[in-house]
Amino acid sequence: MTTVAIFGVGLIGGSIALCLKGKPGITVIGHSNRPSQAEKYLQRGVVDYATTSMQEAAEQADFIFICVPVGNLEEYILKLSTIHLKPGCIITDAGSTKASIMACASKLDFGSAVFIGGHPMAGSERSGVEAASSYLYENAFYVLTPDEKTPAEAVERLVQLLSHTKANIVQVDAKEHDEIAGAISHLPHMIAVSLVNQVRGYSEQNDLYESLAAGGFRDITRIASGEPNVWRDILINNRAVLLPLLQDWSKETNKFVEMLERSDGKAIAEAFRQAGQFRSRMPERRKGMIHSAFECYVDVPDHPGIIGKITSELGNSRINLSNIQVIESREDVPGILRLSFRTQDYLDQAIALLSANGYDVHL
Ligand SMILES: NC(=O)c1ccc[n+]([C@@H]2O[C@H](COP(=O)([O-])OP(=O)(O)OC[C@H]3O[C@@H](n4cnc5c(N)ncnc54)[C@H](O)[C@@H]3O)[C@@H](O)[C@H]2O)c1
Ligand SMILES: O=C(O)C(=O)C[C@]1(C(=O)O)C=C[C@@H](O)C=C1
Repeated sequence: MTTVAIFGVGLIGGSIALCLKGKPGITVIGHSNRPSQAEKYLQRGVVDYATTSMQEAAEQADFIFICVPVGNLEEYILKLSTIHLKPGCIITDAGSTKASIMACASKLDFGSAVFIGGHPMAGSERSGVEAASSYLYENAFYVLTPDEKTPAEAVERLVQLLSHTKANIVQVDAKEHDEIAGAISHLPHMIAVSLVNQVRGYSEQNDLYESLAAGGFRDITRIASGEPNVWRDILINNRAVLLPLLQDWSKETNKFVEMLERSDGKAIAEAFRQAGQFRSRMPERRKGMIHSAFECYVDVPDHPGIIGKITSELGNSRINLSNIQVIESREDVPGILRLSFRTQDYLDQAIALLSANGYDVHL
């Protein structure tokens, strides 16, 4: 029997719990300091057992996942180093930064237990156990940051357990991870928040800003709704990486200032061309990169009941939708539906079915 203890069963910890719970030979214990939270984990069926005692959860565990905000990770591994853990227990975390937790762990003595840093490169702007999903990590990258002292056998055991997430496990140096995550995750979150706050300022004078904001604004700002304390901790922790990145960002936006001052249409078009080319090289439909789900777009004629018709057609063929969104819906203008699915297989089946039924489907 393998016992997995999860500290902090929120979006990330809850999704790990859902990937593991019910798998043969695996028992999942959820821990929260707050009794009401522990009770909620059980009620939602995310864990097999829940406890408010860190010691009780840790002592029985073969694997420990610490999934609390980055600012609390160190206090957790410090406490774990004082608990008598099972021989060979593997401790890992899910924090969005890796260098500081690896440095902290390397100074601690866990007996025969081993710490291996981890970071699933998938998430959402939502938070809490309510947002957890067993599909979150499917096809995403999942970074592990063992160092030269980490036994290969321990890494292998963690990789095996994580195979239940259906993520692609990769090993990356912790410092390199933080530099890359800074550019592809932390900087975009700061940009999204600044942009929303800039427009929020204008909208105080004129309600139309909110009303007219459409797909472009929505697509670039979704992540501005991330959990404030989680993001506070990530940005502060990775500030040494982020400060130079913000300077580079300022240089990038200044290029636009200069191109606009010169009315340099050729340079603007070239900037879009280069960006589009790089972006199209990124693997499509892989979680954690361009698409956050398996999605397609369907042009829908402006007929009453058309959405119900499409969902019924999918339902009748047992193709499960995970989300549906009307992107354009104006009188006399055909609309666009964004359909999301949990797996590539459902997406492929939906495209085949809807195309055969005469709909225009795009990826
Ligand atoms: N949100 C994402 O997209 C994402 C993606 C990958 C990794 N991560 C990392 O995963 C970790 C968890 O993030 P999340 O998105 O699941 O957040 P969340 O808010 O959904 O869950 C956080 C969990 O930690 C607990 N918690 C909150 N504050 C705490 C505190 N002060 N002490 C102890 N427990 C506390 C909460 O009760 C909850 O169970 C963070 O380290 C984050 O950097 C987040
Ligand atoms: O998809 C999202 O909403 C995310 O914010 C996920 C995301 C990111 O891509 O920036 C956020 C934080 C992580 O540590 C890893 C992934």
